[in-house]
Amino acid sequence: MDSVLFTNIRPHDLLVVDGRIADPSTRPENTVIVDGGGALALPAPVDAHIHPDKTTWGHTWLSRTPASTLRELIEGEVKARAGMTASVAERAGALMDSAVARGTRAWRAHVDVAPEYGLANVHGVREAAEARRHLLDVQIVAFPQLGLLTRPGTAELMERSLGEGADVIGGLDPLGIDGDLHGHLDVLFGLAERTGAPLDIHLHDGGEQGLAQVREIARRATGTRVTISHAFCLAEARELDDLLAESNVALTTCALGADPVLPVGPLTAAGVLLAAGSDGVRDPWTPFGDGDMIARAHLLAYRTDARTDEELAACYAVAAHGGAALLGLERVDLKAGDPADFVLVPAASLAEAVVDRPAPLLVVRGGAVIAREGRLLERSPR
Ligand SMILES: Nc1ccnc(=O)[nH]1
Repeated sequence: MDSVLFTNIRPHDLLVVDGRIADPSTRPENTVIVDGGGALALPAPVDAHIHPDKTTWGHTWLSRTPASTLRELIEGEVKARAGMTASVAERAGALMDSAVARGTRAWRAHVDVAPEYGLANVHGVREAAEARRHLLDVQIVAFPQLGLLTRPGTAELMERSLGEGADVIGGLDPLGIDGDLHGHLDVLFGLAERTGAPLDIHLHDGGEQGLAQVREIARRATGTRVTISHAFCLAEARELDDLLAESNVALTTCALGADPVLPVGPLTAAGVLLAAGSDGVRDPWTPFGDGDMIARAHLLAYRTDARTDEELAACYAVAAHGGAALLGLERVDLKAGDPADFVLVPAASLAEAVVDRPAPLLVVRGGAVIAREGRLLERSPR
């Protein structure tokens, strides 16, 4: 039996037996003791929306050109990618290492699929993830960034990607990009029904046009688990909250710059499943981001004007519990039986951690210490 006691930590010591938190009164012989230096244990967070095939993380700085519309961003990216010299696996892998050292336990990665790229981006991200299976769980969404109906061949590639490293079928603004709500959703839900894969649809479209699409997605999402990512149209409009809570639809938000952010309090109170993510990190779309989900919980709190300890904690819960639920991972509450996936941070309380966004002193995955003071440890033979 593999047994480790993390002691001198708050809110209480954690005994880990064979990768799970165990009842501390049953400590096996030969338990290894790790001193946590008085730090606070938190469930490891989940990045439920990141674009690792686009990142330049760990490689040459990219200077961005002005872009004011989604189309300009998409077109600028196609050009910028052509100049990237490091491979997808190298760039995505560098970002994975950094995110893991900052405590992230799992990713849902949106990865571009298009006739121009074939499945190279999916293969690259999967290769990086395979090399880090002991560090991070990675789900890949086959994402039609350049359009679905408007880029013939994309749907076929997305279906093929499911056998080659992808797990989820993506979508993108059925009206705003493809100009055909029912045509776009027919393809996505058709793929989901045939393959059993869940859906995750980017929806930037705002206002009534956005809300009409949310209604139609919720109406169709009976047998299929669907995530709507960004859902800017729901930032201010609360009239669909009950519908969403009763549906098979979850939401992700990224709390980016000037983009609308989904309100944590009202959505959580209504019972809507909400998770958070980094979105693009240091890529042709944005110079910002770092894959740190403790810092993302801070941005979510800042953008939603959190003040009370409860409001600050709720933002961390979106990153940790919302993300775990969205990815279908076990929830970590630091109680006996839970997976031993946690971080130890130098903070007096969860609220203080969300405000201070400290680098974890230790990152623990399945009971093994995998990072210390913001740095990955060399892989230890087990
Ligand atoms: N926020 C976004 C990042 C990347 N691609 C998108 O379509 N949207």
